[in-house]
Amino acid sequence: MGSKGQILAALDTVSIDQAVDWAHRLDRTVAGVKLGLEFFLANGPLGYRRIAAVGMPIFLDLKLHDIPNTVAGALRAITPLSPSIVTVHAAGGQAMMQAARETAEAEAAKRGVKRPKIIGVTVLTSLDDKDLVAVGQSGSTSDQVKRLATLAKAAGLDGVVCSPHEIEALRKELGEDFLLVVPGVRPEGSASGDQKRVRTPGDAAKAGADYLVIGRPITAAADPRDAACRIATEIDAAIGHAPAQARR
Ligand SMILES: O=C(O)c1cc(=O)[nH]c(=O)n1[C@@H]1O[C@H](COP(=O)(O)O)[C@@H](O)[C@H]1O
Repeated sequence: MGSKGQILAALDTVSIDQAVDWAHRLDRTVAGVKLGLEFFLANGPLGYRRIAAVGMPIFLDLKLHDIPNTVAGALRAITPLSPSIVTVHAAGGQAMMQAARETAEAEAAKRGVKRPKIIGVTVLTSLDDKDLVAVGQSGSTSDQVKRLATLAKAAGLDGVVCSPHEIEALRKELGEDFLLVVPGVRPEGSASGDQKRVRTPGDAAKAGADYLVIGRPITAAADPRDAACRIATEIDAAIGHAPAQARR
């Protein structure tokens, strides 16, 4: 996967047929697809392989959050699937994140597959400052995102998931090579739903996101491919790139 501001389409469904259909429609329009808890819990590695057969990079978003030994075991289980990106919760702590990174490295070498990039989920984009207070955390979402992202970098992770609101600050603080994967992206006029910290695709790309994770604005559209193309055009206009299709 490559240049900044590209789309990872979240295929949030329990249906393998639906996910395969979306993946075929979106092939060559997006940088990759994301399979998350809904799809993976329903369909497991078998379902994963059906989507992988379409040939696009896969972001396996399981948001692992457990003791280091258990997370290491989970990484041993999923690294052979060869996902491009895997998520762990940064709030699981430095030892857990280190265990994830080291296990992925060791397992990938043992299996002769490419190591997945391990990224830390900071503060979910469905949460705002008030929600953090309610779960006993003082300080703002932006402070907490910065704290967790700094910890993720110290643990050797490849990057983090953050909202579009924190991109500029994290870029400045953590550098150009630290991956910023950004959900909470809504084209002008589309419903936010449960997302609270949102910006448009153009604004998120311009701010310096590496990847934009976009689900419902694409998958709930009458024509998902057309919706993804429109978003790609908006991103390209914002960052001054050639259209995504022309880059492939
Ligand atoms: O890790 C993620 O991908 C993630 C983190 C986060 O803080 N917020 C968030 O929305 N996501 C995922 O990004 C996708 C966003 O989907 P839509 O809200 O439909 O665009 C979902 O699959 C979420 O699971």
